[in-house]
Amino acid sequence: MALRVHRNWKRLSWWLVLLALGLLGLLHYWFPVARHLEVLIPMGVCPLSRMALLRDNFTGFLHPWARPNVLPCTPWGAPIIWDGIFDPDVAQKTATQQNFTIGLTVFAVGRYLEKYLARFLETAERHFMPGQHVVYYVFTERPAAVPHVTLGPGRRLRVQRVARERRWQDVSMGRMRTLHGALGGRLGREARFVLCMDVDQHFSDAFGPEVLAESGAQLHACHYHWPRWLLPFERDPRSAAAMASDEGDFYYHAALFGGSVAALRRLTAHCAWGLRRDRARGVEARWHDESHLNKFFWLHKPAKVLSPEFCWNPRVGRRAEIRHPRLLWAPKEYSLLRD
Ligand SMILES: CC(=O)N[C@H]1[C@@H](OP(=O)(O)OP(=O)(O)OC[C@H]2O[C@@H](n3ccc(=O)[nH]c3=O)[C@H](O)[C@@H]2O)O[C@H](CO)[C@H](O)[C@@H]1O
Ligand SMILES: [Mn+2]
Repeated sequence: MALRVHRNWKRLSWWLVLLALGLLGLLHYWFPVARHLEVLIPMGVCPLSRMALLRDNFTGFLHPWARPNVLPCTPWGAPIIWDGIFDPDVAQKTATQQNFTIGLTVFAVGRYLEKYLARFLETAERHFMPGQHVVYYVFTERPAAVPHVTLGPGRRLRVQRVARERRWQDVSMGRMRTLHGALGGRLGREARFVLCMDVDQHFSDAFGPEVLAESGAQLHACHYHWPRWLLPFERDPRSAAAMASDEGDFYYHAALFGGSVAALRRLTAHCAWGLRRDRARGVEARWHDESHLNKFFWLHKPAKVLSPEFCWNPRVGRRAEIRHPRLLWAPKEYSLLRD
């Protein structure tokens, strides 16, 4: 009798193990499938009258018809730049005629320096604004450890020391205040446009003046098909970054934003103020500086929006609408990088 109970119990536990493994397998299978189905959620439509007039400050008239399946404009009439709707040669020519310097800022604090900075700069030398005047601004607590990268003609690299914050969130958030200071100093004097980027990514294809605008925001690769109410904006009304459920246009990625010096001074001032007020109230927005950036772009609409091709997450997998990704996220290795 005891033996039979024991045998039945053994058989049952085997079934339970198999069932659990099966469920896990299904979950594993369905998660990517759900990611693929996401593309079926429409991004919205651009009215025909607006499509015909879609212009860009560097490339002139755009060709939204070349990409019939993507959203080429925002509700306020700004272009969303997708591969194929602009002519990179025209952008290049216009920028060359205007003869200005483009700033590219990047922070490499703590282990992020050894892990990412060399590849970021080396690939930028290959793909970022070729033929233009470029000044890189690297912010780090260890200027001596910045790798030596051979720069092309008309390209310079400046290193500025920053204090090392203890928490990675504070490093990330502290960027707004530091950038505000730099834009008010030498960076602001020598550059006409500035792009501000995360370091945990690398360039993979031509990244030219078509991205430049008075103010420019990047569609987040993981959220550009999601309905507004699902977007991960800050919802806690105590935070300066709070957005109501009926607010928000798109979810923008803080790994890349840019604009003129004046516009970026306003953006960084707004975000630094919000971050300071939150700290005084003892709250921290869900996605840190990115939440405040999203609030800013909700209040002050960007003049240009970049498609996810300009800052793509390869882990999302292949997508027909992502033709030539230009900047690729590095795999997240937080356990190695963050304390
Ligand atoms: C999908 C996702 O998870 N997004 C959030 C996450 O982005 P990320 O996971 O991309 O953040 P991150 O670790 O890349 O940090 C942002 C950037 O700050 C710099 N850095 C940061 C820490 C450090 O110790 N040293 C250093 O140099 C570096 O340039 C880095 O690229 O976190 C960010 C920082 O809060 C934002 O909130 C993002 O919304
Ligand atoms: Mn990052």
